[in-house]
Amino acid sequence: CSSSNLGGKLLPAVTFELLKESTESKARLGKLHTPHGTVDTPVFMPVGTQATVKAMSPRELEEIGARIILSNTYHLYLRPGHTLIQEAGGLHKFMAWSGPILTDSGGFQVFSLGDLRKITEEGVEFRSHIDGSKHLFTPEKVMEIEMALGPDIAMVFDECVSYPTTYEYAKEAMERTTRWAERCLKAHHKEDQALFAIVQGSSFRELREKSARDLVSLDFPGYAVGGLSVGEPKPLMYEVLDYTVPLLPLHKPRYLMGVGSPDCVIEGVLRGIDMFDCVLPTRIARNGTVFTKLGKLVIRNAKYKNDFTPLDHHCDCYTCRTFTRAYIRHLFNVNEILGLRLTTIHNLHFLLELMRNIRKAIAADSLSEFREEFYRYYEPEQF
Ligand SMILES: CNc1nc2cc(C(=O)NN)ccc2[nH]1
Ligand SMILES: [Zn+2]
Repeated sequence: CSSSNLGGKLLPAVTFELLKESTESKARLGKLHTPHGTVDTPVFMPVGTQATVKAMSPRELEEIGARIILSNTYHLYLRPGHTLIQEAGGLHKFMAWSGPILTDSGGFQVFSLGDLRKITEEGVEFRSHIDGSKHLFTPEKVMEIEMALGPDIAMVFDECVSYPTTYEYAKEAMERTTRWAERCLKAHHKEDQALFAIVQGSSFRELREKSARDLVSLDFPGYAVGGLSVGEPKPLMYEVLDYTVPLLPLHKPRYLMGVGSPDCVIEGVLRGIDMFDCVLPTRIARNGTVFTKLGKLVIRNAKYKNDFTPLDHHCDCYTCRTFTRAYIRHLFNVNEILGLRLTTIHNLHFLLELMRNIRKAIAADSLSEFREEFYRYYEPEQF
């Protein structure tokens, strides 16, 4: 069941248990308790935009150790509609995922629509990227949608500004986002669902600090850092985290939205982040690009034509235990569906295994050694 009812006082739906703080960084080990199970943190959340993690069945996701997955409010509102999913008994039943689910609020999507949207104090008027039909997302409307979808964690409706932006616009957008967060809090009334806030403010320190302080004073059960990984150089993203994360409550989960490349995950954990999501591992897998211990590998490359070794010689996932580079390259060459399924399994396993190893390193107070070892082999990209 959800939040248990002790003598009328409802316990929160989602609680965070801080288990251990690293002695050498802001990294920490925790447990995120939700109505659909407990998640060890730091955690990577596979993205299932349209109520499916593309190319993966729920059983396969469980087999590789995925615990909590993401879905998108914007996409599910447009198709098949939040009322249909509510009729199905909610997102867990509809997609047959019994573990925890987090839905983002569409803040990122509707702002990525560019000229197809108009922002006012009330909310965002946008045209569907599918059929051009007009829609209005307000904080109240988005809360109605997320309560109907029924994830364990719902994100507030915010504005994710693009990079770079002016100080004036970032200030205007951040202050509106805080007003929208208050409206979300007022409109949200689903006891077995936690509402997380999202810190914005682009790359301006005083705006980020104001956003964090105002949202912390509203006492949300969890806090995301949004508006990053939107084209800014990685060092700038790390700098924003350096001064933003310390303002967030120690005993609540911190979620860095849209980040999931191996190096960014390690740097985020070192700066006190507990939760990550990113479409990158699954998206590049469908394009035939896989993560390996030595960096990225593009399987379509002719040099793998006669290579009868596994994708990643250090990986023990189903794909690497069972198939060769030559075979997977062949599948991509002839556009066989199994190809992108196998690379997706590998990339998700790679990220989930990285998180397992990060958690082990935090427990052993050896995360900085782990980081050194990782970078000795792995060649990170600039963006
Ligand atoms: C891939 N980069 C990336 N940045 C994101 C930012 C947000 C955000 O601020 N939502 N409110 C969400 C998803 C993101 N994905
Ligand atoms: Zn593998």
